[in-house]
Amino acid sequence: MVLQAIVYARGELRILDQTKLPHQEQYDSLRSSIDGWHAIKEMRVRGAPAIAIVATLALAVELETMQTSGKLPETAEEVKEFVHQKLNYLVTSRPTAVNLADAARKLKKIVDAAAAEKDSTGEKVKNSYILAAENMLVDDVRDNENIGRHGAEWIVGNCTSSGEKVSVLTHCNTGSLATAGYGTALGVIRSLHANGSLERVFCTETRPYNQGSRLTAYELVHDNIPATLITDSTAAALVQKENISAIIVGADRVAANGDTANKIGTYALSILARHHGVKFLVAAPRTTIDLATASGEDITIEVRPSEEVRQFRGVKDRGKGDIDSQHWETISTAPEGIEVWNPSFDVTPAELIDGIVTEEGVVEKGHDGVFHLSM
Ligand SMILES: CSC[C@@H](O)[C@@H](O)C(=O)COP(=O)(O)O
Repeated sequence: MVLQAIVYARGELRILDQTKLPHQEQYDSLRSSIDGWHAIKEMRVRGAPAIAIVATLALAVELETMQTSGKLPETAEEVKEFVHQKLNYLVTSRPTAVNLADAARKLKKIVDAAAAEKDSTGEKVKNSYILAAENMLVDDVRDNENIGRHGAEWIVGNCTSSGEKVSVLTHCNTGSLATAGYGTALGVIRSLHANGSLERVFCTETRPYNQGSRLTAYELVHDNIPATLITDSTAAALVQKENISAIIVGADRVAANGDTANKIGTYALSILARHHGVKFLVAAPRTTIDLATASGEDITIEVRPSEEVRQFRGVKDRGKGDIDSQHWETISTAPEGIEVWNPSFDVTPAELIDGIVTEEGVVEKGHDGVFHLSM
């Protein structure tokens, strides 16, 4: 069965609550942009593409509900203003990933055009928004499948000799849970596995939020992909001892020069890859490339609460029965008085990246040693 983290039908949106994985598979209904904002802020949904899709679809559900309950304004101008205001609000949920800001910009243009049409009405503007948001959901899965194909071909062509199977290392969660489906870096790994080219994937635990141990490991077990979980601090020893062909990660924002913001720990992995002559790939849809941001220095890095580092959350008495809220426990692992610095992302300089995999292919640096990214 395909893992579906976002379940959408016109007027209805449900998300798999990722804070409860891998122990509980609980879907939450999102009925409004406020619900969407909270789901993102609380990390019930996370991952750059999934954040954009859930936020924009939550607003689509709100608009549809307004229509059915007779609360949708009649004039095109009022609905346009409402959509702008809600999109501006949704974009404040998390600052680093660019996909939501990019989607909001595109959707504003669409509702502006719909509102400017002769005979436009509030309902027509609403419909233009909903259709465009629904298309983004469909496009993301298709783009991820293409990212997977291009990335897998590049790895087989550039990191192996005589068709041997590859082992790769990945970080954080970039799979079906982080996107509309299939995944970016994890999409490449899915594609390697589907082609019979994957020996094994190693995934990092990804402290402090454990996207690797809780979410990536869950997806890999779900799909029966040969996989081994390691702690973050095991990565260097792994690359030193095992035959790792490539390290492949996702991205929250790729600046115009190729500098890439991604989950904290990505930069360390890129240095590790360079030291050992292992290829380092970033996989992301073109919506993650932000040409308006010149370099990594201009990317805002989200700093998350200190509790995520001082505490650990899990279930006790896993047993065989169903897990409910009573099984969850938060354990303190550090003294109360300690100060914490918990940046959620870091920036990998373009210099350390060998290729950026998008739905259109793999971009490598030119002869001048720099990435030439365009839209
Ligand atoms: C396809 S997801 C790409 C990135 O968003 C992913 O690598 C990542 O860093 C996610 O961070 P998160 O804090 O879990 O939202």
